[in-house]
Amino acid sequence: MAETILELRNLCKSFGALKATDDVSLDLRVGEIHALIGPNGAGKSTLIHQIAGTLTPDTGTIEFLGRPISQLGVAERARLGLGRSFQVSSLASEFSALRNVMLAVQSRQGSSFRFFKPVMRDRSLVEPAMAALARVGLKDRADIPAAELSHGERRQLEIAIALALGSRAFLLDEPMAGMGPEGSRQFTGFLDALRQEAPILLVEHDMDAVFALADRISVLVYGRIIASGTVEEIRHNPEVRRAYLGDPQ
Ligand SMILES: Nc1ncnc2c1ncn2[C@@H]1O[C@H](COP(=O)(O)OP(=O)(O)OP(=O)(O)O)[C@@H](O)[C@H]1O
Repeated sequence: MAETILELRNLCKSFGALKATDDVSLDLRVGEIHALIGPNGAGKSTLIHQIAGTLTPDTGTIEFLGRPISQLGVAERARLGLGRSFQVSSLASEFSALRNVMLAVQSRQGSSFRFFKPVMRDRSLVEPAMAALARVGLKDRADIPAAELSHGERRQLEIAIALALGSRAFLLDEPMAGMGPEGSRQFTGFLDALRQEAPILLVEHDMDAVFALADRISVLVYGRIIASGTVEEIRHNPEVRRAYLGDPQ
């Protein structure tokens, strides 16, 4: 079985009387896309926030790369390699795609004293930044300002930045939101390849994308995982069909 990179065990989180996360256990393995689906208000975002560190679970444990991370802050988790979701865009829109990634490489190298060297000719920044752009398929778009990239390309650029910062796994909360059908189709192809770079825990309402991409799916309803399995297992699970996929019976 593939190596587990992220593991949640018996996670619980309540808001007053509401159990938004109710004894959730799941894992993410190297090379896979694990999709988290469920109706509105099921607790998907609440779960992602607890993994990213913006919410603290009441009980339960989260391990990343074999290390307990529940007590760590957002920045520390990111430093360990937990890639952020798209809640806040970190792009400098007037800078080129390349320059955006170079800023990330520079911050990772921790070197800000470069007064004597024109930044855009600094090979120690340009080469790793170009490599990260190539990993997300944006090598040919390196000179385009971030503001002129398509919605999907900006997300690819954010992922290139995360890879340049050392991300080992991605938490993606509705990455297709706001994309048209063509954009979603292209981005689906992109995510399909991205799983080889780093595994993805994917929250997504676009069921075509989820069924096309997921190695495993977990279904959350009222904070609980009611089923977990392959696409075929989830498609044919009667409880899932009743609770989420709109089976009339
Ligand atoms: N900070 C909060 N305080 C109180 N209740 C909250 C808070 N955040 C979320 N909730 C509640 O927790 C439940 C789960 O919300 P959450 O946003 O995690 O669901 P979701 O599955 O991501 O929904 P959607 O698919 O609509 O994004 C909802 O009933 C929501 O109203």
